[in-house]
Amino acid sequence: MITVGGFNTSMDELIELDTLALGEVHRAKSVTAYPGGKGLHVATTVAALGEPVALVGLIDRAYRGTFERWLSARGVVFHGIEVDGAIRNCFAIRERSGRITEILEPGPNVDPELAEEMLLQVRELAAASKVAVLSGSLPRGLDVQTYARLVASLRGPTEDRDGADLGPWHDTGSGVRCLVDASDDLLRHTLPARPFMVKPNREEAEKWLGAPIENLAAAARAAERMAEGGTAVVVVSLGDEGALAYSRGECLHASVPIPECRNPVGSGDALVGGMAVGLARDLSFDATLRLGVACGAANALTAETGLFRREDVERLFPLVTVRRFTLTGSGD
Ligand SMILES: O=P(O)(O)OC[C@@]1(O)O[C@H](CO)[C@@H](O)[C@@H]1O
Repeated sequence: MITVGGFNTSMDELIELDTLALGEVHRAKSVTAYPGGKGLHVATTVAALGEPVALVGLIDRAYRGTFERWLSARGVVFHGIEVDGAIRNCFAIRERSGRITEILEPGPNVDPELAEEMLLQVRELAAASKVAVLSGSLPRGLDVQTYARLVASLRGPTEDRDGADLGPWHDTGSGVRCLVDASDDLLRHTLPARPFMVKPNREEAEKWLGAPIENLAAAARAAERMAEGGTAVVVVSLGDEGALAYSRGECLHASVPIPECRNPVGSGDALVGGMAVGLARDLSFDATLRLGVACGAANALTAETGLFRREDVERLFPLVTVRRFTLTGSGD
């Protein structure tokens, strides 16, 4: 099983407009709402690929039924921790040109008992899982060390041997491998806990680095630096340029062309979900990245946020180009 901590669930709204102009009044052409949040997308990706998955996240009274039906129809076991008040909305505004602007609410206030209940639930489920994913921002009330503490408590002895040989890509040790998708301070505070994998996107990696990432060589160097603290795998997602993955001295770049990018929101989550499945199935580094990139690309093919067709993943998987990338910048 794969456990996903996707605490800051959201009701995502996709708003279609002709053109967005700052300071103007806009009338939407259409508005579509979907259960969302990074962790929720990771969980639906994992389920779509046929692996058992449990999602732990906030829910409110108004949306509990909607989320439970949506997730159970997609094969996700949802452990919704009920918060007083409302979960957040996240807005993606799509213009006729295809440009997307996102506005993300911070999420509700969670009191310490509820936060503890959520973390306990993740620990219990993760204890029976090979892989745990912690994904997205935290609702208010969960402090910035939350992921670091969870990672430290879930990590097994193999990866605890400081600086020792961490073994090959598929060496699981006895602990749960944690994949983290976080940004800004949350990413910064989680890295010292040495999660198995982190997946920043280009902008998040740039912020962490404090410098622009203008090409693949720069992405590779950023990934290598991010791994220096002991994270086994760093994947930098690069939008339509695919993803760059670094693991223990080895660097791969994977990409796949798609005919039309309809909605890229959630593609990073699909990439993480695909890679979590690759890890749970003990696939090679190459095949795991290939699966992640195929899922991310399949997500961009559909208009809905965070949804893809499994047949698209199956069609794209063999079309993904994976090439070894040296840190001096040349591929082979
Ligand atoms: O605030 P976070 O958790 O970083 O991101 C939230 C979010 O942008 O992530 C998903 C797309 O990746 C959307 O469902 C959601 O709106």
